[in-house]
Amino acid sequence: MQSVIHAATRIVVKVGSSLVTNDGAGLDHAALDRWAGEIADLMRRGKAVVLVSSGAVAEGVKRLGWNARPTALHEKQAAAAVGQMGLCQAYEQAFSAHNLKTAQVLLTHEDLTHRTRYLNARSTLNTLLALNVVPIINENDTVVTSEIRFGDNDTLGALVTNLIEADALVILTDQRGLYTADPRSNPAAEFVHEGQAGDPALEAMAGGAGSSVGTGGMLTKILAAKRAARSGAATVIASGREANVLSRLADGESIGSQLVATSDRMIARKQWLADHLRLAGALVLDRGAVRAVGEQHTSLLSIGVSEVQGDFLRGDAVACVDEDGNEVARGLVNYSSDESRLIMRHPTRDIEALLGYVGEPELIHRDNMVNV
Ligand SMILES: Nc1ncnc2c1ncn2[C@@H]1O[C@H](COP(=O)(O)OP(=O)(O)O)[C@@H](O)[C@H]1O
Ligand SMILES: N[C@@H](CCC(=O)OP(=O)(O)O)C(=O)O
Repeated sequence: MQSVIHAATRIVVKVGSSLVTNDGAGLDHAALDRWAGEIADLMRRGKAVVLVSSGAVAEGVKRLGWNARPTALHEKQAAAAVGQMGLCQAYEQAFSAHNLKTAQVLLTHEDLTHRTRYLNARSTLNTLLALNVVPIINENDTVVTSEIRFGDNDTLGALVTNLIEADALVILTDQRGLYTADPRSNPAAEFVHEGQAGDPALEAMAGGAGSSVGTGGMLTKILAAKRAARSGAATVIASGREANVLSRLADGESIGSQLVATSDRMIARKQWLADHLRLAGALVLDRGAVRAVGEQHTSLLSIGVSEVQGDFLRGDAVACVDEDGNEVARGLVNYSSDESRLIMRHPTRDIEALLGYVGEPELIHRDNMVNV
């Protein structure tokens, strides 16, 4: 079995508290340096990578000289605020050794459920990736209440995977991957190499909460795989202590537990697009384009667009409507509304002369489009 990471071009890597802080002993700089080197390697191979890192609370606890992770929310928030400083500095330093810039992105649940904030988070992350900057994401612990906490970063990793439509989520933890039972308490537990995300049998294996340093345990990782699969992404759960784990996964080596999406990736991705993306504008299609997109399921080219409605950015979701306003399809547009207005009614070969550059040849690629 070849690792899905080999073919993946957009990857979310999540590292848990126990790894980042060496089981609560303080930031594990050597580990951070290793992951930075491996992520730089993935980027050299043309893969875009977002890092979701836990460890703020654990590092804050260490810096404040407390001897245990607090239970009161306000104390966790204070610890996270202290620890996040160290986390950021450490990543900035680790990536600068590879001439890479990092960006701190702190998200809350509301940021990913509120439409405008969701689109803002999405375009900020897409812009950072286009700039070759490594986004380092954590929960914005300072402002969340207990009811709206992600609480564990496995869930946050999955939501970010959906948000940027990554192909894969890699969850690095302190175990080799998923076992049939918690290997800490059950030495007979067997390793699970492959499974289907969303399979209820996996949830039964995952048992209860995790370590005293991390929060989620294996269950949140299994549920994260299920959530990531909704936008068609596969999840790999592997040990962050395994040498060259990310580079070897990118080579195709089968390491850790690979949980694949059950439905066809393209169908899952299209379904997710249809459910989750609110529309930022519309493209009016001429009759030929309505036929091509609606019946032959082709990509939408600029020549078939007769009008552009609304203001949108590259990557936003827009409706494709016929001249009577009936929606034929929706999808993620490759050009902004201003650019689309300039290139509409023109063939693809004119794009470069009209805009001064050419991004993608199609206005909406068929993989990013769903018929309605
Ligand atoms: N079936 C299982 N397979 C592997 N680990 C499991 C399983 N069930 C529970 N666990 C526990 O989950 C822990 C990892 O979760 P956690 O401590 O929250 O890590 P992280 O900080 O990486 O998110 C493991 O150390 C292990 O004890
Ligand atoms: N936002 C928190 C992460 C919560 C947490 O512990 O997550 P995890 O270790 O992934 O189970 C922090 O940075 O400490």
